[in-house]
Amino acid sequence: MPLEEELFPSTPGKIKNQTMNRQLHRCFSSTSTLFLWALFLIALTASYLSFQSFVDTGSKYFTASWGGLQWEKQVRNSAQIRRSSSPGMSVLVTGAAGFVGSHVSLALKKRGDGVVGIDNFNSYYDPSLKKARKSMLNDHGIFIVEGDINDAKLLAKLFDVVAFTHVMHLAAQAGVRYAMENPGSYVHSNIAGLVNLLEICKSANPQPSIVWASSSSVYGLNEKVPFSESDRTDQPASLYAATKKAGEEITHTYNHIYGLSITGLRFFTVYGPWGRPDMAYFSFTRNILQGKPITIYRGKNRVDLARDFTYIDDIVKGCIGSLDTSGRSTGTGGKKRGPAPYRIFNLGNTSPVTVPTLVSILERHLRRKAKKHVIDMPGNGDVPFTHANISYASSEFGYRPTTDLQTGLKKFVRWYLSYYGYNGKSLT
Ligand SMILES: O=C(O)[C@H]1O[C@H](OP(=O)(O)OP(=O)(O)OC[C@H]2O[C@@H](n3ccc(=O)[nH]c3=O)[C@H](O)[C@@H]2O)[C@H](O)[C@@H](O)[C@@H]1O
Repeated sequence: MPLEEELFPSTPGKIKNQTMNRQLHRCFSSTSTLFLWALFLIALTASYLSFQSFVDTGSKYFTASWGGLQWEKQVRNSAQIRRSSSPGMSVLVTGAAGFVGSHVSLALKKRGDGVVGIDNFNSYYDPSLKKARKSMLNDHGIFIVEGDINDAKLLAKLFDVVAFTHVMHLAAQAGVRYAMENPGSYVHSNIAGLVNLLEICKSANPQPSIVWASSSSVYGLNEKVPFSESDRTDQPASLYAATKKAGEEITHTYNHIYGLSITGLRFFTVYGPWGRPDMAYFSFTRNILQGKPITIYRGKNRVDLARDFTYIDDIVKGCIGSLDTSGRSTGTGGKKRGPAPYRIFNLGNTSPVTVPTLVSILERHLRRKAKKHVIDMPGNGDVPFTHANISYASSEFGYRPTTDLQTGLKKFVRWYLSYYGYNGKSLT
């Protein structure tokens, strides 16, 4: 028999037992085989070690405890619709202990919709702020499950317990510049977590309608102003933006194949009470109060950077308007039965403000001068400006932002001082 035929038989199982015995004997007797065995042992040890590290990583994400009759009862109670005027919805809010998630959850609950939250309480920023948001939501009858959107068993269990009509997907790794420090966290939450959630939603019966947070950062290096939904979004400036853009493409495929109703919201630099400590307006406030310097980035040719800062209450109205008009998913048993809505909206303020102006507004509200350190914008994923065209959201659900930066920051500062006090020492 030719060697090639012996080693790579065209039909599996073609080698007779006798031939194999002869080969094995030859194998064990040669010195080169000893070397191969050594290699095999090393590979075995390496795979064991990497399996251990996988288990460690996995348990880091999925340590939360859930399940049991009492837990199911809490989930069901929280999801209960208490609205008499209209059918109402029961919404699974991911990232419910986050900035936007906590505000949207509260607004839904207040008008009688059922809300169940899920959040992994990671330490990207001070988890005690997330816990405080959670206890505020608990006081309003909203139950937040501690868990990760990558945990398929947990998500499947939640859909077993409640037939959610909608998912408000706000769990994500946020922050533009942090993507250079920890790229894996963006892949974990914004790509893998999103796909995991969509897999569960597509198989749920009935399928929920999904509204989720994309980002103004998808416009990247786009120079046409104001930014419209139809403008190009294929030039992201950061990995964060790239994962949000990928999310838009991924959700499109789930809409196309499985009939999931999908609405993506491009948020423009959202700010306000209970906000994110990693964002500029928040960290500037902390530093100004503590007498520490703040770094202000400046664009090319000494042009000030500008953002279409959008107040949280306006964003909440946009989220709820999107949920109310989302239309139904059409699939059952994981199969599409007809076309379902696929929409993308800008949710901005339509009125960009420069970063130095943001600082001077804060100085006025805080009655303190900032120690400004102005530097050229490092190549860290930032874009020079953002500016939303909101006519699509206006025509679809009457989105109209009503809070200017001056007013919104006043409300933020009032909250900040009541939460942290003047020196803000509890904030790390
Ligand atoms: O609109 C969005 O899509 C994004 O808005 C924000 O991102 P960003 O606009 O960069 O918000 P900040 O981090 O608060 O920065 C605001 C401005 O302040 C500038 N900045 C930031 C930090 C700093 O120390 N100094 C400084 O001048 C930035 O360059 C930027 O121009 C959020 O952090 C993102 O999660 C969100 O997706």
